Amino acid sequence: MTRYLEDTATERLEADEREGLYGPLAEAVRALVDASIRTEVDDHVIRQATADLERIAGHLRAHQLPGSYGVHSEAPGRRRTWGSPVIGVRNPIAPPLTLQHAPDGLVWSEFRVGTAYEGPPGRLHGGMAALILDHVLGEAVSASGHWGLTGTLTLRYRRGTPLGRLRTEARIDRVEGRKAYVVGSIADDEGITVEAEAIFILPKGYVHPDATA
Ligand SMILES: CCCCCCCCCC(=O)SCCNC(=O)CCNC(=O)[C@H](O)C(C)(C)COP(=O)(O)OP(=O)(O)OC[C@H]1O[C@@H](n2cnc3c(N)ncnc32)[C@H](O)[C@@H]1OP(=O)(O)O
Repeated sequence: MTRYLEDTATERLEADEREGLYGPLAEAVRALVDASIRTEVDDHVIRQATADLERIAGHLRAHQLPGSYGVHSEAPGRRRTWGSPVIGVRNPIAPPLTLQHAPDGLVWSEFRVGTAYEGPPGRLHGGMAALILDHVLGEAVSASGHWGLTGTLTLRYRRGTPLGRLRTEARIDRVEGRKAYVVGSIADDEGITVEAEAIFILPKGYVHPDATA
């Protein structure tokens, strides 16, 4: 269950410092994932690396959160989602994306995807494209001052998306009651590879997270 946690001022200050601590850790694990996929070293080196990694995981597990990272509310409209699989500073699974917000409501990001996200050879896994677009479209809803869960996400894979440098963007189309309609895409240097449209729905009786921040 997602947790929405209010930070104290001290925690907010610490958050900026700790981003500089956890970001490099996640980046090191990302590099490890790529190394793990592509290594061709001798068996004994792999066995030694496995033992080393189990030891390192043990160090990190010595003191842990009781559950998932959750969502920390810093201020209305500003949340720290460091566990996110798309933008999470602390999540090595995240590519990660750094989202940009244009004044007209467009949410966009230029990012890289590597071997960990391969579907067809040399190309982005379709499920990963869906993950990225689900999140970026959701951010566009949030940026418009609305909120909701993904009700329906529809993708059109126009052509294969290469691994490497990509761009994604999303914008809200319209809001009808509790339903926000949003569109977006992923593109490579040649243009759009995946188009997306989605309906985000504010669940019945649900209070916007910023209302409790
Ligand atoms: C922090 C900032 C940004 C973060 C971005 C992160 C993005 C991550 C997005 C996600 O991963 S969300 C997780 C995946 N989604 C879910 O788990 C949602 C699960 N489904 C539900 O919770 C409910 O089914 C849902 C909230 C979508 C709808 O439940 P309700 O009981 O509120 O809907 P209701 O039955 O009252 O219907 C309200 C309207 O929506 C319509 N509707 C309901 N479900 C729908 C659906 N699934 N798709 C499209 N329309 C739907 C329904 O027809 C109706 O239309 P009308 O008002 O026109 O009559």
